[in-house]
Amino acid sequence: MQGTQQLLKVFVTRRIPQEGMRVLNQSGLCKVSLWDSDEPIPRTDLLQGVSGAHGILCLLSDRIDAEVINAAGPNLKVISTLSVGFDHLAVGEIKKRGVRVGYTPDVLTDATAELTVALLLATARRIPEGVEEVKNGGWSSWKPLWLCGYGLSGSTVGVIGLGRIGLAIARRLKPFGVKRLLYSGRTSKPQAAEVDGEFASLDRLVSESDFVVVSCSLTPETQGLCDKALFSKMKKTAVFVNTSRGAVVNQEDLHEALSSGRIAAAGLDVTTPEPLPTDHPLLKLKNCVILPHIGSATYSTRGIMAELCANNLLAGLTGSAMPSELAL
Ligand SMILES: O=CC(=O)O
Repeated sequence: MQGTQQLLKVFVTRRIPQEGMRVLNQSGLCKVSLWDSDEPIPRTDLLQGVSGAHGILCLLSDRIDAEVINAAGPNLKVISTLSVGFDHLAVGEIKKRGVRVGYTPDVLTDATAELTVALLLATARRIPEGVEEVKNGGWSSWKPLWLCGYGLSGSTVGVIGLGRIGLAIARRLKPFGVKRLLYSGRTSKPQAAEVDGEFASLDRLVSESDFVVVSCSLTPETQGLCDKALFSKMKKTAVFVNTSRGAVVNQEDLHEALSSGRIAAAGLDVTTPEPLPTDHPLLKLKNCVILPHIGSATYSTRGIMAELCANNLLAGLTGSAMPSELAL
């Protein structure tokens, strides 16, 4: 049994599922300090909390930059994020200091793909609008021309970024009768064969697709990728869906495209900023369905993510192989 002195200091920036806390507490390796709240830690508390930490377990809403790494100091060995996305981490700075990074790919792929399909269908078939009409008395009768939307059968779907999640989305959409599946990205992918995916330029993808689904990671190349120029090439009947990161989309341009009827509708699980202010213009549009970044939010997925995240952290503390280490 190690004495308290030798225990390594771990800082956890938010309440996480108990599966993760159990792994940390039962390891006998670390002394865990927790920001014991469901709400984000204020920056000053974060900087204070990480001081002297050997490991930091963080979320996608925590910006981990040079300031945080400096505040942690020379003990810091590992940062483990409870997310597959890592655009909130200053990887250059982290690498320079020889700190290792763990993340949670694969385990959230199915949940996120499922949510994307739900959002696509909700947006295309105007489900939130329909629910609202039932509640507010707008449902006067069965009407042939009322609340019509767009169906997947016979359609062309374009997936921007056919990575793990993009492929899982494509796999789920195909059985709805999708006729053509286009995808864009840096390179063509052999695994696209499984969904009869056709590699296409971004321009071709957006001009030929009935549904445009964004599933790429946020990088300097993809920041603001979906802008006025891109929306102007889409079909007027196109349904746009984004479950990756809000900053891939220029929201002003999206608002313009939606309010002018340039495209039919959009479903977003991610926005800039998050949360989106409740008076944001996008929230006034009936043809825009916005969710609060819940792609991976199933009980079991979040539990498995927390466990993986904790195991990544422990491996980083002990200098052993991580279950999921980010190559820096
Ligand atoms: O957006 C969710 C994640 O990156 O895990």
